[in-house]
Amino acid sequence: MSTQPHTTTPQDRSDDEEPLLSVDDLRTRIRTERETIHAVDGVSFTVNRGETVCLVGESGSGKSVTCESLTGIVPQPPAEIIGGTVEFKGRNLLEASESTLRSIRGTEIAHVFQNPQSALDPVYTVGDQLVEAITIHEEISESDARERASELLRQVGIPNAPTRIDDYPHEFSGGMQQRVAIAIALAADPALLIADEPTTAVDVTVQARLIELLRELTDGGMSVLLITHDLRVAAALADRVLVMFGGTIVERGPIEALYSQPAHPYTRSLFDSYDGLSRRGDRSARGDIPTDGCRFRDECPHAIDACAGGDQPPFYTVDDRKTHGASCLYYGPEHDPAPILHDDAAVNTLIEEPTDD
Ligand SMILES: Nc1ncnc2c1ncn2[C@@H]1O[C@H](COP(=O)(O)OP(=O)(O)OP(=O)(O)O)[C@@H](O)[C@H]1O
Ligand code: NI
Repeated sequence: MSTQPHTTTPQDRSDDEEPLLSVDDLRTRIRTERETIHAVDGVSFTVNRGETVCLVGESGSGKSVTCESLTGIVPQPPAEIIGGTVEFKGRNLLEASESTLRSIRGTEIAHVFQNPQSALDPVYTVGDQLVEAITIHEEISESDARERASELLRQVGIPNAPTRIDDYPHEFSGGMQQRVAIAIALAADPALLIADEPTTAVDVTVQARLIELLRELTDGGMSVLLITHDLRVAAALADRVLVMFGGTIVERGPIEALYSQPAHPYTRSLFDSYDGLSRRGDRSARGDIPTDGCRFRDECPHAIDACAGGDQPPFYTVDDRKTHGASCLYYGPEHDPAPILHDDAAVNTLIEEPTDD
């Protein structure tokens, strides 16, 4: 591949590795009585083995619908996946049957949600639920499965795991319920964990512990696709970051590059408005987002006529770093990004000092 400046970067991965997940031009629309929402409008990205990729962006940008489209859990209707490919271990999930998808969801791709209750059945003990999740993919005796269930609970940091295994979900606190939900997700030893705001519904101390847990898990070699509002959570966990706006990815790159030099004007505004809390941007307070060209142009202080119309701008390399790309004409051959980059944004402080490792 060319490493010339100003060339597009059609693939955001190194050339020597086959990605675990490869999403190309994914499009999901949502029909409501009033309108058709272009929730995911041409999204492409990859997740490599052992890698943690974070999807960031304001509320309503399409993060959840993107992730829920991958394994078909997005409710259809009102949603409809109208195009693209989702290649996982060499097969296109968008063409897979519902029963195939169901078995992939139980074993190879696990989901964790903001609200752990959605993953827990109130009428069964957590041990029963873990044993069920374990035996889905493994021929294993009941007693061995219970042994492994207790080991999983210990692994996610539940104290007194061997006794707590017989408790019901409501006997755990919210943070502990999320740990149990993560344990269930891990039970089948999935290749990919998709976690949608897993640390949002809990208080700050619990959040820090869950981040620690997720970090341990990602260090263990599992691939993770993590949705978060919180730029600090992304900084703590991500190898690579995808920034979403208006159903499109507007910038992507390794965490260090993207955080030290956010390139797309939307990314810069996202970082500028970050207030240290995982606050939700209020999209509904603003106008409609365009559905062609650069979706951010109406709010962009640097927008030019060429930003309107057609497909979203191609990904151009930022600073000749092949893996850091911005979908913004200013990074193309005919423009100079200097005015954007000179807009000051206090962003470096978001990278956390490494604590223990
Ligand atoms: N079931 C639904 N019915 C109608 N519109 C929906 C539905 N689900 C999602 N949408 C719309 O699709 C768009 C993308 O939503 P999505 O949930 O993916 O955003 P998000 O980036 O995950 O936001 P948040 O950070 O608030 O979770 C939004 O405009 C949202 O209102
Ligand atoms: Ni969401």
